[in-house]
Amino acid sequence: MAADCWTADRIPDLSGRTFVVTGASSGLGLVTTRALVTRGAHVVLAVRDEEKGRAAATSLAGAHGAGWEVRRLDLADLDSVRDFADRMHASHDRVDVLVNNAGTMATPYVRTPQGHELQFATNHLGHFALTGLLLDLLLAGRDPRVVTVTSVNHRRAQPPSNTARRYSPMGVYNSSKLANAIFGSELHRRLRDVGSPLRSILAHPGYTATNLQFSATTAGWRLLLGRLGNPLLAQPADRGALPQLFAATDPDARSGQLIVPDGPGELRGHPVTGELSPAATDPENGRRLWELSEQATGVRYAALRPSR
Ligand SMILES: NC(=O)c1ccc[n+]([C@@H]2O[C@H](COP(=O)([O-])OP(=O)(O)OC[C@H]3O[C@@H](n4cnc5c(N)ncnc54)[C@H](O)[C@@H]3O)[C@@H](O)[C@H]2O)c1
Repeated sequence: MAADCWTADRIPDLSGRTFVVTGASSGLGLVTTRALVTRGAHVVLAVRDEEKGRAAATSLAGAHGAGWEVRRLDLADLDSVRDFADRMHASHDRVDVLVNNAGTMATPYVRTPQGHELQFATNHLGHFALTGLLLDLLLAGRDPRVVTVTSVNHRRAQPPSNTARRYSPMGVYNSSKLANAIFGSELHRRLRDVGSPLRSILAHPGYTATNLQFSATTAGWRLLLGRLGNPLLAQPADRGALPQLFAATDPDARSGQLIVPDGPGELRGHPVTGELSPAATDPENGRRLWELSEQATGVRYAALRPSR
């Protein structure tokens, strides 16, 4: 890939193609949506809060393109994920690219309606269920891809688990990002094993100033860090979105890769291939997480036979 100069101007024409972007009403998801719409894509903004989603969509009004639609999706509630997938099946006969972007970080301990821990449920289980429920639409897509947004934090994480242990808000966030990385790698292996053209690609944005650092309950040193660190150290969202845009649109993005920014400290750089941790690519971790996720969500990827 021409890593030295890839910017959003290099996104090919996306006319006639349908993208689903989760968490599209703010931060990296909104910038990603704007760039895709500008290149002619039809984007489904999959958002937890439809009012915020519609407000975000009005900010796209100046972008040229085929358009967008706003649909409710609460990844922390598996009923909402099923409802979203049912409505997508009723209105679309294919999805070309799914961008699993939404995320939440360092929240207090909260259980979802189905009894799962909130960060693991939102960042991983909801996306696992969504991808599985949209799989047939993706398999009917043109140059189909699943892009899952992880973080370099996955490298310092404990393997994800759905069982209770001492709750560390940041530790559980890191584990959920490792779950994203394990999921993307395992999905790649399972797709490869059945000879599917669907690509599973991972992306890490680099430290980017968004709402992620400020949940409703962020307080103390973490709030201070966000207030000081974001303006001083973080990159703007239009740079942070480049790895996921590259993964979602560039012909050179390969299944199983992690795309990261190449600048110092992985900031302000152009997209290049990054390194996944051994835990992320370990097939045994992949098998275990897959089983756990199937049990927790009730979603089975019928089109993919187990890789082992
Ligand atoms: N900003 C960074 O420095 C950074 C670094 C590494 C990885 N990431 C990842 O980038 C992704 C995007 O985050 P961002 O930085 O744009 O933050 P953000 O807070 O601006 O955006 C996250 C989006 O996810 C949505 N979301 C949260 N919970 C949801 C739920 N239950 N259902 C549906 N949507 C939900 C939010 O509404 C929001 O639109 C996340 O996966 C995050 O982990 C961000």
